[in-house]
Amino acid sequence: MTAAEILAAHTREVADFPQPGVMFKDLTRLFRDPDAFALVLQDIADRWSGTVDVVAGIEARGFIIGAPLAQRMSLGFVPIRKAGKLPGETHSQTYDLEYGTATIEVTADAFATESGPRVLLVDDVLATGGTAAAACRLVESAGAQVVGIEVLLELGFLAGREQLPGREVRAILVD
Ligand SMILES: O=P(O)(O)OC[C@H]1O[C@H](OP(=O)(O)OP(=O)(O)O)[C@H](O)[C@@H]1O
Ligand SMILES: Nc1ncnc2[nH]cnc12
Repeated sequence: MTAAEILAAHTREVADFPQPGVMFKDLTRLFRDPDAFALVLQDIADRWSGTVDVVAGIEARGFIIGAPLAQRMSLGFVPIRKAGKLPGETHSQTYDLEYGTATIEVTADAFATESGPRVLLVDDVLATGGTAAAACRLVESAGAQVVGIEVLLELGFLAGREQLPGREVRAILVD
């Protein structure tokens, strides 16, 4: 089975969650299947290997994918957190997503160990693209360079890619 087939087989759709009108894509069945999850992580690692210096994941579901991916690629992991969770000096960005508004932050010196490191941004779902676009602005405000955005699932009908012009966006599965 391909990574896309595995992902499709492990996706559960939940209507009207977290609010009426949203068809929520629940990927927890993938995370609880170790062989399926490992195959998907390896697919991502193979795609970006040698082209990035660090993996950044967006709270919360981007952490589930980003941290084990970074380990698999022998790279460091930087958490992009929801507002108020990181101590010390931070950069922040506020944005709209499919079902609300949020602010994300990153530690000001998160990318300070190298000059302009190449960052792979990781999340589970690309919906309207608000989250990913804000994360790109955030990482670049902290002095790093976003070379790619990897998501497991892209909701094509929400046209999130249009918020990411010129960006290398890869989705394992487009719905
Ligand atoms: O493309 P967008 O419309 O911006 O939506 C995508 C974002 O929405 C979800 O996160 P959510 O904010 O629900 O947080 P969670 O990971 O903490 O559940 C998902 O994990 C993405 O980060
Ligand atoms: N429909 C959806 N399913 C899962 N995560 C999402 N994040 C934003 N929209 C989503």
